[in-house]
Amino acid sequence: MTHTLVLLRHGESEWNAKNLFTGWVDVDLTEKGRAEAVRGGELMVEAGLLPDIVHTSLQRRAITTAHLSLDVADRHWIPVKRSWRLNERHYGALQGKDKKQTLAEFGEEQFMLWRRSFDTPPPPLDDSSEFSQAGDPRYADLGDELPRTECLKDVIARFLPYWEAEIVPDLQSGRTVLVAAHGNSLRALVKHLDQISDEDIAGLNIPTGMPLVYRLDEDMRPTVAGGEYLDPEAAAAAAAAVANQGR
Ligand SMILES: O=C(O)[C@H](O)COP(=O)(O)O
Repeated sequence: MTHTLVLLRHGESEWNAKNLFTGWVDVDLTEKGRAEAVRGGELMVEAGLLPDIVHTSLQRRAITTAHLSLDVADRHWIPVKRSWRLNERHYGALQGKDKKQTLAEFGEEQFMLWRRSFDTPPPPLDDSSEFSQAGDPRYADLGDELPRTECLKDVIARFLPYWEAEIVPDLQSGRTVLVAAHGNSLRALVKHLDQISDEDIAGLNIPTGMPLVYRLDEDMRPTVAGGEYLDPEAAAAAAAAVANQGR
């Protein structure tokens, strides 16, 4: 028996459109992003993929994407679980900064280290910043665990406990699971699923609004490495655009 997992990065956000580092800043979708979410739902219906449960981050761009895609699939009524552990990577002091300006100011090597390295986080964000989540009631339970910056290694460390405790049991119960999350939190999960090296993960980018389907075996290993995008041509073009953000 295989288990069906659908990964869906949120549709284009307002700060994706402005080319700003977003992280934990809770921005909304653009009209294009809303349309991407609807299209994602249509693709799931066309593929006969009807999620039985959905997991989202605590950020509205993922929550809204989940709702819009499920509404199209007439699955808006399924159970939902939400966790900060699915949030986008915290981008530290880069939150709110323009990607192009950051590249120009710090150069290619530093830009890529902060954006795509495995274990080099950006500088921490001060709690006094307008882009800080300190004091945000949805993270009250985190206390001192509230991140002020994260690298991908940090995201993996906080995502995998949720994957094992919440998502895997849903898959093992035979449910089709939708995970509506973010570019880097999904990169963290894909790295784990496909056993991608710390070096090779730098080259993986996940496009907005495009369902990525994994059929997993009893050991939760992909039967097809890298999963399968429901619209592979569009996904490849969009992933290349993500890679070139800032240029
Ligand atoms: O948080 C952000 O800025 C984006 O959603 C992801 O950005 P990245 O693709 O530059 O990591």
